[in-house]
Amino acid sequence: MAPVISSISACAVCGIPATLKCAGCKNIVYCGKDHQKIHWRKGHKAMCKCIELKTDEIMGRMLCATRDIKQGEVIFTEKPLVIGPKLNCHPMCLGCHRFLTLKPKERNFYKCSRCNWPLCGPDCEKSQLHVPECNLMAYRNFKAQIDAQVGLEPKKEAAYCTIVPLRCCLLRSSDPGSFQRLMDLQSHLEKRIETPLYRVLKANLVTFIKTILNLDFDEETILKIAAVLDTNAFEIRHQHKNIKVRGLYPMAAMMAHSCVPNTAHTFNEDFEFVLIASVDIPKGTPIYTTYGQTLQGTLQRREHLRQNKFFECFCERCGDPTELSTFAGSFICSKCRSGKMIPMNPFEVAAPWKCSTCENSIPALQVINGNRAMLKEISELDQTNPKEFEAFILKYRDTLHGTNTHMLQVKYALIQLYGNIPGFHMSQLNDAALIRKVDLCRELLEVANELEPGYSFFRGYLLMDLQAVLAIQAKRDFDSKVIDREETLKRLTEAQDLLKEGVLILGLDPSLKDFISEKTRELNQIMQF
Ligand SMILES: C[S@@+](CC[C@H](N)C(=O)[O-])C[C@H]1O[C@@H](n2cnc3c(N)ncnc32)[C@H](O)[C@@H]1O
Repeated sequence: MAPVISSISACAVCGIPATLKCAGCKNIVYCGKDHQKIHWRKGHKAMCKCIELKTDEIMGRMLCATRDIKQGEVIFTEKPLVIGPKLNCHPMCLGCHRFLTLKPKERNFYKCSRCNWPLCGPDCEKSQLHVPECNLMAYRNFKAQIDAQVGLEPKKEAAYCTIVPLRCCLLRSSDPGSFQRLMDLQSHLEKRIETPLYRVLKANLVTFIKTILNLDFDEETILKIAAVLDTNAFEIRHQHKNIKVRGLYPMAAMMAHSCVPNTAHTFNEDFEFVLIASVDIPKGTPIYTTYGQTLQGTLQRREHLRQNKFFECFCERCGDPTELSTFAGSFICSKCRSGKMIPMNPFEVAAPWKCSTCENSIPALQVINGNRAMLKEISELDQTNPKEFEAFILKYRDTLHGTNTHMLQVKYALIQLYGNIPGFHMSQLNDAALIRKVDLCRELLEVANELEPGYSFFRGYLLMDLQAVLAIQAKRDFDSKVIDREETLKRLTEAQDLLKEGVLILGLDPSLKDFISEKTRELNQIMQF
């Protein structure tokens, strides 16, 4: 079906360019009130809002479908309450949020003439995102001290941790309603307050807001704001603009977590949150996003959720020792060499692990330590050298099966390296490397089909990678007379089908328009063999 997002700038009735948004779902636009009324009577009334807020005993507030939602439908779009730098980030412009780099011959970043924070240039001094905080900092004579290091890679600056909480504090007077919505969000402050991070925030963030800027906020409110952000904020990436920030979206923040989500989300050019149904969602079903990383095994995902979001996940994947038949958290039994080790109780960290085939069993600590060692080894691999990743796979092929989490992470890294880095661009890959990339994409797609099914961006990118390499392989085999015209056409048709599905998924993210056009153009060119 056609993704609804494509209709965002055209009247839903007559198709002419339009800007009047439906106030209910904010997904449809009209050229005027008349067409809005017609559309409402024609059925939009039943389609408009498809979610409602409910409260669950375990998950707390959550969103649920009020009607059947179709795969690919935009569930809602939402403006951010606040956006800005992540806790500890590389120097970025506080006006447009692009990361900053020195141009040739420059010795330092452009600095705001009033508060001295690094910016892109004079235009960003006037950005509405920066002006309120700049006014306050200038009034209090605060000058930021962030400098570029000539000839060195930029380093992360902890001072950025103050900006988003400050923007939240400023909402109290500029937009009290939004400030209240923010303060009503879940924070887990009572647990966060005991952590080392919050001891640091107590020292630097609270001092900055209360003492340096002299704002009338007590320590608990400032730390609660930080905790609300840590519990609810989303990471926003606009790779094409070199932007990575965090943003708070009160409605999106209501989504519960599942390790097998039924939605995917993206952010448009205005940093609006766009939520898409990645699969059909039946009426009454909770709307799930994922707070974790799909390729991690259950032990790691549950640990992440416990440490960062303070809950135990009881989703279908977490409860299944085989992780929906992917065996992502398992490894090969060292006794029988054919079975896979699975947890006897995946909800219990300390529960022993046993072989799926023989009687072998081992303590949980052995698994935890083994995972730790693997993660350390992977983090030490040269991120630009596929040979090191291939060597890892070879080294552990008798211990880790193909869909073990560490193998999956390494294979995913290889997919991104082959075809994309100097020395390994598509045209430089030999036939064996092309075959390798095809196999890796197919393997990862099989896993993605189970763990992030449907219209997930994970699947979308894999489909795009696979079609590109299949097309190049077919063209090369045709040129060297390994296959005839008919076989070439057959293979290119497969690539075309994969591209079509990839475009359908990635097309839901407007910022990927150029990427999609480029991939489509490349395949069309090869199709003219
Ligand atoms: C972003 S908030 C979601 C909204 C939250 N339920 C509320 O009432 O404000 C994240 C928090 O919701 C709860 N939560 C979300 N998904 C959950 C799940 N699958 N199981 C248990 N708690 C969950 C946890 O407390 C988590 O830290």
